[in-house]
Amino acid sequence: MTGTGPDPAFLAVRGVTKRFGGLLAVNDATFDVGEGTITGLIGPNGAGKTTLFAVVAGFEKPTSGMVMLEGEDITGRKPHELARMGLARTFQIVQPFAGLTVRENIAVGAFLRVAKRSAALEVAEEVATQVGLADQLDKPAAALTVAGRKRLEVARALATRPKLLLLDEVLAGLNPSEVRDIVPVVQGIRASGITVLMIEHVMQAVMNLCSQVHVLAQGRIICSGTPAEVVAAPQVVEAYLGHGAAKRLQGATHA
Ligand SMILES: Nc1ncnc2c1ncn2[C@@H]1O[C@H](COP(=O)(O)OP(=O)(O)OP(=O)(O)O)[C@@H](O)[C@H]1O
Repeated sequence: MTGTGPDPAFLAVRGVTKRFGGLLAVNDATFDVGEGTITGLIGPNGAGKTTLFAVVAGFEKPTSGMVMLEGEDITGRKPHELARMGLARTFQIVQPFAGLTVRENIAVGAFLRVAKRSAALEVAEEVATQVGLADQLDKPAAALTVAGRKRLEVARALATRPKLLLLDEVLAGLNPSEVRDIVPVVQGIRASGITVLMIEHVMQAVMNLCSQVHVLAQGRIICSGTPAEVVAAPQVVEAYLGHGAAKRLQGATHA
C-alpha cells in the first residue's frame, strides 16, 4: 500500500484519457468505486465505456491519468498481474472454450490460485452453484443458451477469486425474464464480499442493482449519482436523446 492520503476509494480512476490516433475515446475521466458496492457505468453507444474498462483491467494503457486499487497505483499493469491482485473482468463478446465442458471452462479461471486440477474443478463446482449453472456442469460450453454463456463468463471471472469484478454488459441480448433471473446472481456476488463495477445498457437492472452510477458520454464523465439522480439529470437525458431533449421532455410532461 502506498500512502495516498486518508481513506482512498477502493477503486479510484483519476483523469484517465485514452486516445486512439486522433480519436479521444476517454477524456479525463475521474470517478470512484466504493468497496462493497455495485457501481454502474452507463452511457450511449461509443461513449468509451469498454475502453475505460480496458484501461482499468490493464488491457489498454491510458494516454494519461491514473488508476488506483485500494490506494495502490495500478496504472499500466498487465492483466495477469491485476488478476493476481484480485481484479477480474468479463468480456462483452463471450468466447468460451467450446469443446470443453462448463466445469472445465470455469476451472481455467481457478488455476490462477490453485495448482491441482482436482482443486480447480472443486472451485468450478462452487462457482457454478453461485451463478446458477450447477446442473449444467457436464455440458459442453457450446451447448449453453445465450443466458447460460453469460453466466459462464461471470463464473470464469469469479473462479479467479476477485475482490473487484468488472462486468461488461452481461445482460445484453437477454430477454426480460432472463435479466430478472440474473439480477439476484449479481446481488449474491456483492453479498459474498466482491465489489462490482458494471457496464450496462439495461436500465431496469441498473436501477435495481446499482447504488451509484457514473455516466460517460463522448469520453467524459458527465454525471455521477444514484440511479434515480442520473436518469433525472438534464445532461444525461441530452446525451441519450440529443440536444434540447430535456426541455422538450419537460414540455411534454407539462402539456
Ligand atoms: N482499439 C481501438 N482503436 C481505435 N478506436 C477504438 C478502439 N477501441 C475503441 N475505439 C473507439 O473508441 C470509441 C469508444 O468506444 P468504446 O467501445 O469504448 O465505447 P462503448 O461506450 O463501450 O460503446 P458500446 O456501448 O457501443 O459498447 C469509439 O469511437 C470506438 O470506435
